[in-house]
Amino acid sequence: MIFILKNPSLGINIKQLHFGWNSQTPVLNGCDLAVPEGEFWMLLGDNGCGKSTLLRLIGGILSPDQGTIDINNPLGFVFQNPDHQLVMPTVAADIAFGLVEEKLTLPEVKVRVKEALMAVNLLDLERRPIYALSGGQKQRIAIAGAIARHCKVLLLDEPTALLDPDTQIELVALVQKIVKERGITALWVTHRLEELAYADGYFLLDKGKVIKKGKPQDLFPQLLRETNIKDTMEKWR
Ligand SMILES: Nc1ncnc2c1ncn2[C@@H]1O[C@H](COP(=O)(O)OP(=O)(O)OP(=O)(O)O)[C@@H](O)[C@H]1O
Repeated sequence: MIFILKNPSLGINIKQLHFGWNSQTPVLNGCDLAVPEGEFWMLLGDNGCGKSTLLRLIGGILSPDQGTIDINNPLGFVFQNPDHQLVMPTVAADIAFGLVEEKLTLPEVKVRVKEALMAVNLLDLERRPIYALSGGQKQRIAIAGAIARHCKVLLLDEPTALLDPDTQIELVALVQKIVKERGITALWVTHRLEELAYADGYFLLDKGKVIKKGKPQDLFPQLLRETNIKDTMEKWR
């Protein structure tokens, strides 16, 4: 696997990726996917088609059997359930914990923590215990951790799956604003089609490959109103 970006206009560039949990059942089967630098794209597909696996391969959590993954570094990862990600007792400590490998001075760490909390509009929660945060606030802190590390690529695996509809839309709008302001390349896995309105583009994953990609505005307006990904995908095929 090569982690050097050969095409600087792409923030993420994946070529001919193959991966299987075992040799009989490949999850990814020659998957190509490229996200232009500074753009916010979404990854769609049926349950179990391999979206999370693909994100984990891009994030270096898994290694592919074949193929290349070129990405801008550093990268940030936001999981579906923030309780699997936030490990320290307070907000500031959790964000600072992600900076331990950066060899920053204590004043520099404090500046990074404040800067990241301002980006997610939670500066007043700096000293709050993690257990006393709402689900939406926890997801913002997970995002703040990536911002504090000045990530160039942000991978988000169904970050709104556990949120109510209002908090869901607030989060996707916030991520759109953050990635545009900071030139971050972002890939967001979702089943919720209304979130597509905030994206620059989408990929549809099926049988181990991206079978369709495009701009959300190219989709028929009725598709954006639908919530059943299966029905929608039948129409796209
Ligand atoms: N740790 C694992 N060990 C073995 N098989 C796994 C593991 N994790 C996922 N799989 C299998 O890999 C396939 C792809 O799973 P993955 O979670 O990537 O799909 P997904 O598209 O993200 O699904 P969903 O939309 O339901 O979250 C599924 O068949 C799943 O059962």
